[in-house]
Amino acid sequence: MRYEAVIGLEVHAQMLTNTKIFCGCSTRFGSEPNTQTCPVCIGMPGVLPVLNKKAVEFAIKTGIAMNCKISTYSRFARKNYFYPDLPKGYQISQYELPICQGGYIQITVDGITKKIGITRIHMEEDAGKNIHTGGNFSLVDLNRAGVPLMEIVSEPDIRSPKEASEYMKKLRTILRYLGVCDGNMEQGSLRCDANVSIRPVGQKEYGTRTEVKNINSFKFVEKALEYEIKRQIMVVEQGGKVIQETRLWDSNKGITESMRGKEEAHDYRYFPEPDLVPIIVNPDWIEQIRAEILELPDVKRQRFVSEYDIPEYDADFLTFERAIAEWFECAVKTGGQPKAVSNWIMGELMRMLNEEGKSIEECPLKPEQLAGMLKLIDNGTISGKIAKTVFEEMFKSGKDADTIVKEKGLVQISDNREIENIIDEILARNQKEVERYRTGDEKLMGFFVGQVMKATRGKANPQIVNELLRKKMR
Ligand SMILES: Nc1ncnc2c1ncn2[C@@H]1O[C@H](COP(=O)(O)OP(=O)(O)OP(=O)(O)O)[C@@H](O)[C@H]1O
Ligand SMILES: [Mg+2]
Ligand SMILES: [Mg+2]
Repeated sequence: MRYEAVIGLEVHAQMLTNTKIFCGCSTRFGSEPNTQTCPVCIGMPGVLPVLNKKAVEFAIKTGIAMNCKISTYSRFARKNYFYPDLPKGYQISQYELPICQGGYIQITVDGITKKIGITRIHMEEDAGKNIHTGGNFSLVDLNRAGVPLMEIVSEPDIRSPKEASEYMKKLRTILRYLGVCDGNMEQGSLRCDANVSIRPVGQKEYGTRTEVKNINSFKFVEKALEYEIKRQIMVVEQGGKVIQETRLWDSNKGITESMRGKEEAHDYRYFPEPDLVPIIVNPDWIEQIRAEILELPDVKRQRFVSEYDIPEYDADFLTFERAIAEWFECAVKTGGQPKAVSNWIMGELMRMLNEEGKSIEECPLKPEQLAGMLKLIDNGTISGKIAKTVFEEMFKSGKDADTIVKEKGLVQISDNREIENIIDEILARNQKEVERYRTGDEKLMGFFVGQVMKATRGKANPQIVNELLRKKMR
């Protein structure tokens, strides 16, 4: 029997507001435990929540970018459960009336583009964080309690682990373009619960789903789902039934383990939050937010292909992060040839950034500096090979290509006489190799070119070297 997987993701995204969703405490990450708390977010009795308008704006912005219908009337609900990181005993969330509904985002896998439906986007408050000491007690840090979250719930439209990770990547890219979430999965500002079931190929009805929690990287989205799909198939093939349960992904063991079954599932007893009035959104405000949204990745990608005539692959890479796309466009606007700029970004720039552990935002090299260096290649001042040295030096010193080329004497040797002299010397020293070349061992051309380059410390114009060598060894 052949099976197919059915997958739906619930993604929690921490919003990049300065303050929490229902109080004025800071949302900054990494502070001393419990220093960013107040009676509201630690759930003292009698306190009242006040909604952060910025959080609503961010949720609406996200909804628009993901093609959702924005509710002009929505409301908060209480989701009741007990856990030490939730001092109130309930989480303020949205339930039957979320702020956004019915959207989609596009993903491309193996050249095929498809839409993944977004069921809903709702706002809620984050819980605190339990820190397990390994001893016989645990600690609770409530700095995170009350940080605004969006929960973005997808339709069960995803059909493979690869599609799931592409969906996550696209979602993160959009959130980062909008500036509503930093998308840092390691620090937990973007988290994913993966729901998955299997069914025989051709069957319409969905199978029973399990929900896998504790997934904190794109790689683990794929790994956890691959494991879980295999496990479910095995259960069914052995005559068993998949049971609805929550499972935990253990990245060390590479497996999922049962956390709680349906019987232990929470009954949240949702009811409308009595301490907050319904959220009534003025349609003018929605339009104002829509107008503020800058070009989104899909549109940018298409424009890069048509406007700059670069391959889809390049456009994909360049638009994955808005800051990279902007860096690219700036280098092109200051004179760089688009495909050349793209090659240098995807190659040397990424290599240097990785090496120094820097993000594009921290890149010491300015786009116009790359454009300046490309001019020197185009007008023959430096060779493409020397350019790599110049690039590295620009990156490290912050100096312009012109200056580096002058200071280090890296100007390309394009003078025929000078190169000829060097070639003559090399040919005289390697008589045997010259003979072998003349009797048909053409591979030796590379050896001679290498010798000339070595003698000129890479500065000889490779085209002229090739021409002259061929002429002299005929
Ligand atoms: N049979 C199925 N197989 C795979 N995924 C499914 C199936 N049925 C539903 N899903 C997906 O499961 C997810 C359900 O998320 P939702 O937030 O609606 O409910 P929940 O998990 O019950 O609630 P909670 O937010 O408390 O975890 C959705 O992404 C949906 O697409
Ligand atoms: Mg959910
Ligand atoms: Mg769930």
